[in-house]
Amino acid sequence: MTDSSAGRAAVPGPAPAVIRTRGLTKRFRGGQLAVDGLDLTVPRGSVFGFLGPNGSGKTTTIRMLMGLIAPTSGTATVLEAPMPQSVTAVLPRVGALIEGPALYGFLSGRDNLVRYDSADPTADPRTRDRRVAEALERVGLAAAAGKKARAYSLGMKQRLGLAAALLQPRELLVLDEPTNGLDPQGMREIRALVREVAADGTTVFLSSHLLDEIEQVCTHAAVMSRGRLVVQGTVAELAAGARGRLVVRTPDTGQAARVLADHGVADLRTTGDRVDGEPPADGAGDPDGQLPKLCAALVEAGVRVRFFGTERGTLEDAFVALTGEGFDVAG
Ligand SMILES: Nc1ncnc2c1ncn2[C@@H]1O[C@H](COP(=O)(O)OP(=O)(O)OP(=O)(O)O)[C@@H](O)[C@H]1O
Repeated sequence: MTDSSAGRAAVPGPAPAVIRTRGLTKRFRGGQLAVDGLDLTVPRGSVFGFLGPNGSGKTTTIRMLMGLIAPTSGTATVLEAPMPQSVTAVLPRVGALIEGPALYGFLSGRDNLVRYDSADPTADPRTRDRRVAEALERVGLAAAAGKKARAYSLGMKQRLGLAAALLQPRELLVLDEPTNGLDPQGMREIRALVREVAADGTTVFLSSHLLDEIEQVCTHAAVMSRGRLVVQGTVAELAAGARGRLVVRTPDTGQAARVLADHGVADLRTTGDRVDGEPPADGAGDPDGQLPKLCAALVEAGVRVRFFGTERGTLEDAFVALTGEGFDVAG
């Protein structure tokens, strides 16, 4: 038998980062420290959620990444080129939708895209009509292309903005709060589009203050709080970091809570026939390790156990645990 791996690199290198910042900091005149020492790494091919409450520094970071404002200190590279120094080389490779699209209400959706395309010196005018038609098709606006943009709903305007960002094939798409202000249907449409764009191989970096949005569309996320990065990683890792809670359903809630407290369960809460709390980790640090013992202790004490189990932590639990802040989940 021959070794089929002979001659190949044994260890693949890490996937190159599409966005990387080191110590990125922005202090506005007047003293406001909007972004404070940010170290962000966005892997190629990810759908990266940039999450944080209003005012946590997301837009300021995006504006620095796109070369719209200069950092006070620290560095940012986008597509492996330093920003803002490489802005003219980098921006044609990036589609961006920041703070809502700039549209002319008196022009049709199609003519708005023609204007965007004409403003791009790298776009060949001979193939313009085809590019515009394809972009309209892609965001589901082909049928409404002749309507004036002022007659568009907010969701349609946002989709037109995305069409403008996608006139050219892009390596990176940057979206600042792309579903802000949209109704649930509009939000679903934008999320579906983000998934399609990502499936085509474009890295997507999107900011949001909606946790469920991040859980639904993102592979990776970073959490910001008051200008600082709290945590970053895959969405699965972040959610796993939130410890599951032990849940017991029983008519004997008082007795159950006493037994659980005696066995080290912390933060006990009782609601109706439900008692929940944080189980103690076993000697090996496994939070599930003590569960059989706890269940046995309840039964032994005569508690009528109707349900015993743990609830998986969500990204929201992780966020609250990390920052001590609540979250505007409904938007
Ligand atoms: N041009 C500016 N001059 C002074 N302070 C600013 C400026 N722009 C933003 N800030 C402040 O910097 C902080 C971060 O704002 P930023 O807009 O980056 O947050 P955000 O997370 O994007 O929030 P939002 O979702 O509300 O846009 C806020 O306290 C804001 O008031």
